[in-house]
Amino acid sequence: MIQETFVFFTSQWAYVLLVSFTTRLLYNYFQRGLWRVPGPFMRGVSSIPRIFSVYRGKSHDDDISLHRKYGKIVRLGPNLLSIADPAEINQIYGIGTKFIKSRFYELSSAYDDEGLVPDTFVLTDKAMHTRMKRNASNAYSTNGLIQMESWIDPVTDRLLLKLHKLAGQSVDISAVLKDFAMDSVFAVTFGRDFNYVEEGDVLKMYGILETVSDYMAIFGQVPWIHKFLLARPFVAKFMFGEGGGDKEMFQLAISEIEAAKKKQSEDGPLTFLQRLLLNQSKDPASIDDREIMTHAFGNIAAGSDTTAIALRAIIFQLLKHTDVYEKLSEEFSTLTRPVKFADANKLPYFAAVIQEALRLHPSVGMMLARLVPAEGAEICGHNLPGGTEVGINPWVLHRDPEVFPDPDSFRPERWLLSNTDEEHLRVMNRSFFTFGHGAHTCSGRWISLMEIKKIIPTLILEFDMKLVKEGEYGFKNRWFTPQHGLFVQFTPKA
Ligand code: HEM
Repeated sequence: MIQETFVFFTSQWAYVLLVSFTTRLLYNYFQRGLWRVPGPFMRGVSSIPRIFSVYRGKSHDDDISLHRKYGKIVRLGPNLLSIADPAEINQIYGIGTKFIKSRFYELSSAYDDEGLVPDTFVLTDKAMHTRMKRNASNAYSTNGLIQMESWIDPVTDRLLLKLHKLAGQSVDISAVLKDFAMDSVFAVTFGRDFNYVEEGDVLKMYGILETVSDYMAIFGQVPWIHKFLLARPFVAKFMFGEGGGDKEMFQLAISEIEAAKKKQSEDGPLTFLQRLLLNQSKDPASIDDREIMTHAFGNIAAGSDTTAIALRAIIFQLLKHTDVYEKLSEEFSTLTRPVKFADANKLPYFAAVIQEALRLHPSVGMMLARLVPAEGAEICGHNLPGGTEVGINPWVLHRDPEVFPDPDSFRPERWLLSNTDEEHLRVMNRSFFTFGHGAHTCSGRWISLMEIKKIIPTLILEFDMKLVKEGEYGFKNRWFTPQHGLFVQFTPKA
């Protein structure tokens, strides 16, 4: 009997394969009742259409179109649902939520000699995440910012010098801004930078960060595959060389920690690292060197590209909308050089311009994915079982016409109380997802905003800027959304 069955299956292998394959696809589609969630049929059947959409670098456009067609909840993959409803923000991301980060984030995990490095960006252990975030919170606080501000000024001076040398030419400032953001985040974190502004990518980090971002975006759609790829040390070694990508950066952070320990003092201006070392010396059990290294490394990995994208988005919109540029220049006339964050932070129109540019072009272009807790949850009227991957993509939520009427237009005024009533402004602010939401909200948001609020007025006070070759501006979405082709002509002011 067994032999007959074996002979039958081996002689009919093509049919067996077809039946198994079809059964698997049907299982994907109908699994755990998710077939009830609206979306294109093929998205429910297989992850391939989603992978293809991400690979093309236009998944945000596809997601926006799908939401316009299917509504506030859309099935993007067999177990992947995109949500675009401000009413669901609290349930998924709010403080105290039971939703945890999905396996998508595991693909950005880093490893050192002790194994997996505990990174707040990836952690699903809520108690550990809270503890790690609390122990670094004063370094990211307003008080910490005031201490760190002066570290950015020499970087700014070098940037200005460079732009003066390029005056009159048509310059693609995409790379220049990335170098500025890299030097700035190094400077506030370690109290020294590597002169990216003049020398370029001397530490050879751009390639690694870009590969990790591509890898996370594409393979994160099928995260089980990670354990066969970069999670294997020999694959990481093959891709990034002996150190596997992370090791050089960790080594750098460790040697900076050692150096900072030797000249520890409470006198300012304190760098991010010095602040954490002070925390450690006051309460040694609260934070160890490995965690300090992780925070420092996280700043460099999470804070350079993101800030550069934000700067490009703001400059592009300003140069495209000359009326806004002029209005903002007028507001800046109260500022003096070197521009102080505290002064720039008081300007309401500037805040509105930044918010509107970052609404239209968030630095993260894919959903901030979470897992529905074991007991399940009701989202947008659907009962979803535990383990379903759900998330809100800032690009999608920011294009919701109910929250942001005429969503594709750049209208900074919409963020001002003189134009929008208080209740609606509250909904808009809650739906502003560029920096995420809840416990995992961006730790470095204010570091980034400090850089932005210092450099944009500085450039406008120093130069007349003109957008050239507008058609060259574009970007590819691979988790981050880095633009290219931002050509600007700088003319020094008399
Ligand atoms: C415009 C600039 C920036 C943008 C748009 C941005 C965006 C984000 C977003 C959306 C998240 C949340 C991810 C999620 O929930 O899945 C995040 C997390 C994070 N960001 Fe940023 N970021 C920026 C700058 C920075 C800077 C300058 C730093 C550090 C100096 C930084 C450090 C972090 C860290 C450590 C996390 C993880 C927080 C956690 O999970 O608890 N970011 N960022």
